[in-house]
Amino acid sequence: MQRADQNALREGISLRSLVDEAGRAVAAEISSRFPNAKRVAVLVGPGNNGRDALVAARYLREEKRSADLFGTANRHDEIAPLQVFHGGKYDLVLDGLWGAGLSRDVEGDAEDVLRKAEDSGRPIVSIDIPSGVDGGNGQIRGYAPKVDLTVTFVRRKPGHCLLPGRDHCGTIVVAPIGLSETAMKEAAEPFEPVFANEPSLWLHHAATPLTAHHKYDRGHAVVFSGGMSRTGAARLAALSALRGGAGLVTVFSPASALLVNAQHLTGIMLKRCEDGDLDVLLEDKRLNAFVLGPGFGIGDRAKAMALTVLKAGRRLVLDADGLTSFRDHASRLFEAARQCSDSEPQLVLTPHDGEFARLFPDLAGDLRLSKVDRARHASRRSNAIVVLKGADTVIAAPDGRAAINATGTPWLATAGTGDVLAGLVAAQLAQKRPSFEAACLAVWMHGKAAEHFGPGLISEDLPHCLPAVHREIVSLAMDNAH
Ligand SMILES: NC(=O)C1=CN([C@@H]2O[C@H](COP(=O)(O)OP(=O)(O)OC[C@H]3O[C@@H](n4cnc5c(N)ncnc54)[C@H](OP(=O)(O)O)[C@@H]3O)[C@@H](O)[C@H]2O)[C@@H](O)CC1
Ligand SMILES: Nc1ncnc2c1ncn2[C@@H]1O[C@H](COP(=O)(O)OP(=O)(O)O)[C@@H](O)[C@H]1O
Ligand SMILES: [K+]
Repeated sequence: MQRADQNALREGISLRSLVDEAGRAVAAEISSRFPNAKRVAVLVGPGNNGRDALVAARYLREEKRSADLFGTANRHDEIAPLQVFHGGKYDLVLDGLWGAGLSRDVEGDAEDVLRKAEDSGRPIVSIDIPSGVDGGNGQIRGYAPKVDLTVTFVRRKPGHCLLPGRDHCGTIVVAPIGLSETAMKEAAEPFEPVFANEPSLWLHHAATPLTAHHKYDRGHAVVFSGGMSRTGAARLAALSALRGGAGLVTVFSPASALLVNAQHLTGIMLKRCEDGDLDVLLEDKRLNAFVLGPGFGIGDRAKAMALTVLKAGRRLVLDADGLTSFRDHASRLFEAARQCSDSEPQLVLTPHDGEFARLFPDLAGDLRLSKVDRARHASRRSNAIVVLKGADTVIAAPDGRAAINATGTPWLATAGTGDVLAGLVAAQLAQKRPSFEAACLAVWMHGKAAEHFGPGLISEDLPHCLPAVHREIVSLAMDNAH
């Protein structure tokens, strides 16, 4: 915060005017979203979050609403002690206790008053972030209420995007308040910005096919199939790669599984790939993005094939069994990724927490690290894009960029949806999008596909929802162009 102030001052903006803008923006949101909230209780903290609250109270009063102040510190005669707050008397509670400066657990009178506010059933609006949520990592420090609306400034912080914090914020509104992205970026994360995974991150890399394009312009993705009784996962990934936009998709299958794969594939091609065949198959340079792992089986064969693909300079999504196969040989994988990556990482790892712990046990076990920290450290170490999955999937690049995803529904917690994601990432890599943006786009699309389907989703449904997601992207791109 201090750094934000200094940057703001350097840009010729005073702290006073920032606080004024912040408070005004909060009051404006309350006016437009809660027009009938005539009696407002304002919780005022000891720092700038509390200052924002005092300004908001002033603006609310100008609109003929009452604003009673309750606070932790005696900064103002009019502020009553927190203990006398009674939620039932008010139409709305404005939470301005702590924001970016939260430095220890919320307890005592502050915890009591936040609980009372929540129990009153009245809407709660938080300034910057619900008091008690750590803006840096989304963890709850002691106690934090679940609020209806959070008005934050300039852009979302990690605590708004990561769980459990995200679940406490309600609707999030970002108010500009006249502070530049640069000043804010330097203030919050001086070297390594964290983004919400929103279209502005990748829309300029999400071009749809041009009139003159043929299928090879859209890339040729390959998915490795497992043995005879384990072929479904590869076909899910392959269908998703084709629906995701790759021009061609081929399943590489062991001889024993050719028949079963052939019975289920139509638009997707099939090739035999036994251990000795891969080098020859890789002579076709148009095969440019591979998926290895879904249903593949754990062991030396997975390792050898993954390393061969990387050595041939192809882009590889390593998922599921592919990740687990490197449990005791992670450094070999990371070194291969280093050698084949030039400016762009060629390898994308898509672990869930369990798979992550197999490749990065020290990072998984370090409780001081946020999910963003874990993904970032892992990405640097592995020279790969890391997609650390979950309801708040984090995508990280070796250069320090990180994005937190918010699309999707809990219905994604069903078998096979990770296989679909792996295929979707490969589709974006096959279309030659930059690796970080490709992964961010795929994760966003995956979540959107789930949202389009709604309740009752199983993994097979996801690829069929992708055309609707493509339409959404086309429409976003058109809006952006105007
Ligand atoms: N970024 C920007 O550009 C802009 C930011 N703005 C606003 O500024 C806010 C950040 O302000 P801030 O830095 O003053 O911190 P804030 O959250 O008010 O709290 C610090 C105070 O709380 C205390 N304290 C901490 N934890 C505690 C606990 N658990 N229990 C009890 N006390 C605790 C802490 O005490 P200390 O640790 O120093 O002993 C200190 O006194 C930000 O969220 C946004 O609303 C806008 O105005 C405009 C532009
Ligand atoms: N509760 C949830 N909310 C949103 N997305 C989820 C949730 N649970 C899982 N997902 C997503 O579903 C996918 C599950 O992948 P994974 O665990 O690899 O499953 P599988 O191995 O069965 O394919 C990931 O993309 C993950 O981010
Ligand atoms: K707050």
